[in-house]
Amino acid sequence: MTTAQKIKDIEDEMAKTQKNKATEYHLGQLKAKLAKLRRDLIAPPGGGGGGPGIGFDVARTGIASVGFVGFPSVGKSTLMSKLTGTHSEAASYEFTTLTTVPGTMTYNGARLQILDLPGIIEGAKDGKGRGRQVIAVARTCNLIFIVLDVLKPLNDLAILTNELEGFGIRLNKKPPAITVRKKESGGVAITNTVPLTKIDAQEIKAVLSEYRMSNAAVAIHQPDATIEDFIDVLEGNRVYVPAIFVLNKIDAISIEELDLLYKIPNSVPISSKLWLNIDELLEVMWKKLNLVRVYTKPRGQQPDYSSPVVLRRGRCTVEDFCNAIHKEILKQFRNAMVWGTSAKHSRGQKVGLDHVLEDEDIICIFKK
Ligand SMILES: Nc1nc2c(ncn2[C@@H]2O[C@H](COP(=O)(O)OP(=O)(O)OP(=O)(O)O)[C@@H](O)[C@H]2O)c(=O)[nH]1
Ligand SMILES: [K+]
Ligand SMILES: [Mg+2]
Repeated sequence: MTTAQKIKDIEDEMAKTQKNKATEYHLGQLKAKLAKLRRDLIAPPGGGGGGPGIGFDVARTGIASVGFVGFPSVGKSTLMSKLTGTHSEAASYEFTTLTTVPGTMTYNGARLQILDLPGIIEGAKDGKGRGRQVIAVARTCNLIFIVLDVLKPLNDLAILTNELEGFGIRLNKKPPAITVRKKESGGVAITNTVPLTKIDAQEIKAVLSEYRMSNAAVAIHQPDATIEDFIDVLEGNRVYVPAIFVLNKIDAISIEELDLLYKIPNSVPISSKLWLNIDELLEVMWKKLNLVRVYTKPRGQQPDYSSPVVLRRGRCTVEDFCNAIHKEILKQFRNAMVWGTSAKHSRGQKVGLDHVLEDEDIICIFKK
């Protein structure tokens, strides 16, 4: 039996099993089995499957990358061509785009890589079409645009989210606040700092036994944690990627219909053909990318606001800043003066290499 068939069998059994106290343990086992099978699809033991290497080979450039995922003919290539000036064939027939087409754009001084991807369909994660390759690329992006046809956004969004989830991608989510520590003995101990509303001790034990962990300390700090969150922590290969739901082709609907669409969280309605509401899309993109611009101020001069050094959140210390300019700077570094959000005082703060910078800070480096 292939992995895909085994997955299907378990999904069928889960669909047949009603959730109640008596079936919780069994359902927990099934969910854990499913996660383990999916792991093989994401990164098969022999390699060559879903991990690095299966995606399309694209040279990565820029400080961050944005991947376009969607059903065929929703307008991904039209949007990407106009944003970047790089031609990616757009046409009215499905599967016009057959490989990753990279382009670049500069926004707020940051060079971004935009990856136009082939359309995917339901079943993509299990090997339909080029779906697995597409999703493997999406896994490596800093932001995903889920491009949707405005005429049927919600159903398509549910399908696409499910496809990406099956590949270990979590959209607009934080890693679960759950820890699991293996022990030598003592069985399973569960502690929680929040009420457990969606997860149950029986389920947790069932999952742990599937993972052959009969002795473990589990600590749950996340309100509304689910068994899926728990499995995510055990699997450990999940990626947490921000996403924007781009509702394209608003030129085809009425203003009243448009008002309703604004209620979908994380969504931005646009028309890539008529170039409507692209400004809002780019503003939301910028927020989601969560980048840090740092302006350089040469000693005794005004800061240079025209070309910021752009860093990624979590890698934006003064040391990261120096490395982004030139490796040699570190050797001569004495200290730095910083103005802006990260500085303690409005008149600026003298800092060392480990100081964490904030967006739009100004920095002046002093050399030895
Ligand atoms: N009305 C309308 N049509 C659009 C819009 N954007 C794209 N289209 C049309 O939709 C069709 C598909 O556009 P593409 O850009 O090729 O779509 P795609 O998502 O890249 O398609 P695949 O590569 O096949 O997956 C083309 O005929 C476009 O002209 C839009 O904003 N409004
Ligand atoms: K198309
Ligand atoms: Mg295309």
